[in-house]
Parts: sequence; structure tokens; C-alpha cells
Amino acid sequence: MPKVVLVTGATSGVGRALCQRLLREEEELHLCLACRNPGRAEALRAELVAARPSAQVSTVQVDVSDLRSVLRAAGELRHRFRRLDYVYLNAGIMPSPHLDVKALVSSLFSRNVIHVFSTAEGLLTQEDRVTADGLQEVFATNVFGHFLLVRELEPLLGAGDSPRRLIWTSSRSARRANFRLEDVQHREGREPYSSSKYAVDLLSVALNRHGNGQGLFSSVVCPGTMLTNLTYGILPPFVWTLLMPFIWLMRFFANAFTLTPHNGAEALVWLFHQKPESLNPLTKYLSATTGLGSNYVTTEKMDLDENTAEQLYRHLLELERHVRATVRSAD
Ligand SMILES: NC(=O)C1=CN([C@@H]2O[C@H](COP(=O)(O)OP(=O)(O)OC[C@H]3O[C@@H](n4cnc5c(N)ncnc54)[C@H](OP(=O)(O)O)[C@@H]3O)[C@@H](O)[C@H]2O)C=CC1
Ligand SMILES: CC(C)CCC[C@@H](C)[C@H]1CC[C@H]2C3=C(CC[C@]12C)[C@@]1(C)CCC(=O)[C@@H](C)[C@@H]1CC3
Repeated sequence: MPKVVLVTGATSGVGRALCQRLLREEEELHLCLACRNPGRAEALRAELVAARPSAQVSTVQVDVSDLRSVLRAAGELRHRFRRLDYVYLNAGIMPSPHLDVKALVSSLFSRNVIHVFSTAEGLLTQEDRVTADGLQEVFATNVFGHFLLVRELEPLLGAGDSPRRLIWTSSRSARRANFRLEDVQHREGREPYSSSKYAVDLLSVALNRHGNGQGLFSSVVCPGTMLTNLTYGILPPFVWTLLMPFIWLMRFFANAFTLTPHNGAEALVWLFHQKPESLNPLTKYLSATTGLGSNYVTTEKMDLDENTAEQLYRHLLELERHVRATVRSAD
């Protein structure tokens, strides 16, 4: 039986590289591309099948920031598949980022420079928006839409003969100080991206607590800093090109500059092969690249506690009840 793998945000960046690498490296696989843009999804499907004609690739349309779209897509997936072996919860946004150039320059002269360049701590703020469902867009996309998808897919992720896996694309920039249980959507702050990724880390811990007994295992990864549509929103491609000599030099000191989505996918592919029972739920798995361009996976203990993870989980369940009621009454 081929393993069934669902990937959100497969149309570009690390999601796309993950699909290419899995199909190149794995024999028996059914890959389902969960994408918001059907045209791009179909173009990617055609490209993947052209590269490997025996590949089984399908698509499902989903906008993870839109709750009705998530409910509809999950219904379609439940209809199509009897189980899902791997779900990569990868789609993510960082809208309207603002780079603090003064902080960037002063970080160059601080002892923290490697940490700052690996996490962007103190360098970036974002302008968030509110979705049609009334949620903060970064939270809705990076956290809640995916949470709802997992909840809706529970019948496909239940106990079976082999473990089921959730693999979240988090970030090294997830930071405890940017997350508050009193404001999980980060309505009040200027760092919704970091807050959303911290929420992802907490959520993964809680999902392990509730799911491991039923054979469901969750992990978080950071692909490292890559040049993708997300980072081209911070600096345009030509500026990145101008910075390239400096970045190549930086790579000898900071392993987080994976740069290409292929390199960034290293930890995502590595996790595919690991026995989930051997993984630590409190560890983040990081793609890393050496100065000479070799890829490897390294780890980081997450700065969180299980009590906060549980409280966030309960908060998300409550929000889920609320939005389901709203969707039902509007339909
Ligand atoms: N780039 C980096 O340096 C880093 C990225 N990450 C994380 O990696 C993940 C992938 O980002 P990356 O590859 O860099 O960025 P890209 O912008 O290249 O890819 C993002 C993907 O997510 C999809 N997406 C965005 N919003 C939605 C939505 N509402 N519904 C469905 N799909 C959506 C995009 O679809 P579409 O093609 O339609 O736009 C695209 O396929 C994100 O979670 C990001 O936070 C983590 C650390 C560093
Ligand atoms: C390295 C160059 C000479 C200067 C680039 C300055 C900044 C644009 C980058 C420095 C640290 C980078 C960074 C990210 C984006 C680009 C920088 C701010 C991320 C926030 C991208 C998304 C993530 O999830 C994080 C892991 C990245 C952390 C570092």
C-alpha cells in the first residue's frame, strides 16, 4: 500500500521542494497537494508527473485561512482516502514585513549577531489583517486553519497498523516573549509571525499528549532562512542578489542560512524516515547548511512548557466550537 502524504502550501518554496524530493527519493507514495490556487496546483502536479511518470499525485483545493474552505477540503479528503500517513502542515505567511535596518546594522556589532541573524529577533515586524471569518490572518493561516484541518481529518488519522504523522513547518523565530495566552491571535502586537510559530510549537506538544496513545505523532521543523516568496516580501530578489557575497560568508558562521528550498526541506524529508517513537516531542528539528553547502539536520530544545501547551489547545478547541457554530448559523 503506498503511503499517503498530504502537503499544504505545496505550490512554492519549501513545500514544493519537499514534494520534489519525496517523489525522487520514495518509491511507493501517493502525494496529495493541498493548495489554494487550483491552476498552480495543477501545473505542479503536471511537472511532478512529468519528472516521474509512475508517480501518484493528486490535488485538493484549500485556502487554510478560510474556515469554510478547510471544512470543504477535509470533507473531500475524507471521501477520497481511508487514511493519511503523513500530513505536512506547511502553508504559511508573513504579510507586510518591515525590516528595522537600524537594528540590523547594530546587531552586526553585537555579540549576539549569529542568534539575531538566525532568528531575526528584534529585526522584523508585520502588519496583520483580519479575515472574513474575523480572525487575525497570520494566526488563521499559520495556526488555526491547520488545527481545524487536523481536527476534521481525525477519522483518517486514527489508530491503524502504522503511526500517523503530523509535521509542522515552524520557525527559529518562534519566540515565547511574542506569545500571550490572553492574546493568542496576536491582535495587539507587531510580531504575529513569531507568535504564530510559537503557537505551532505549543500545539504540536499538546497534539502529542492527546494523540500518541492513538498512534498520532506530531513534530515541528524549521527549514532555515531560504529565498522564497516569503522572504522576497522582506527584501526584493535583486537586493538579495546584491547581498549574496555577504550571505555566503555568513554561512560559515550561521548554519540557519539554508538559502534554497531544496536545502530547507532537509529536516522535513529526514523526519519522513524517522520512527516517530524515537523523536522527542519537545525538540524542534532544524534544517542546516554548512559554509561549503552540505545539508544536515540539527535540533533545538523548545522554550515552552506543557501546561501552556495544554491551555492553548483548550483555547483552540473553544474557538473551534465558536467558529463551527458561526458557520452553521450563517449557512
Ligand atoms: N522562507 C523562510 O526563510 C522560512 C519559511 N518558513 C516557513 O516555511 C513555510 C513555507 O514558506 P516558504 O516556502 O518560505 O514560502 P512561500 O511563500 O514560497 O510558500 C508558502 C506556501 O503557502 C501557501 N499558502 C499561503 N497562504 C495560504 C493559504 N491561505 N491557504 C493555502 N495555502 C497558502 C502558498 O500558496 P500560493 O502559492 O498560493 O501563494 C505557498 O504554497 C511557511 O510556514 C513559513 O513560515 C520557516 C522558516 C523560514
Ligand atoms: C543576511 C543579509 C546580509 C541581510 C539580510 C537581513 C534580513 C533580511 C534577514 C536577517 C535574518 C533573516 C531571517 C528571516 C528573514 C530575513 C532576515 C530578517 C526569517 C524571519 C525568515 C522567516 C523565518 O521563519 C525565520 C526563521 C527567519 C529568521 C532570519
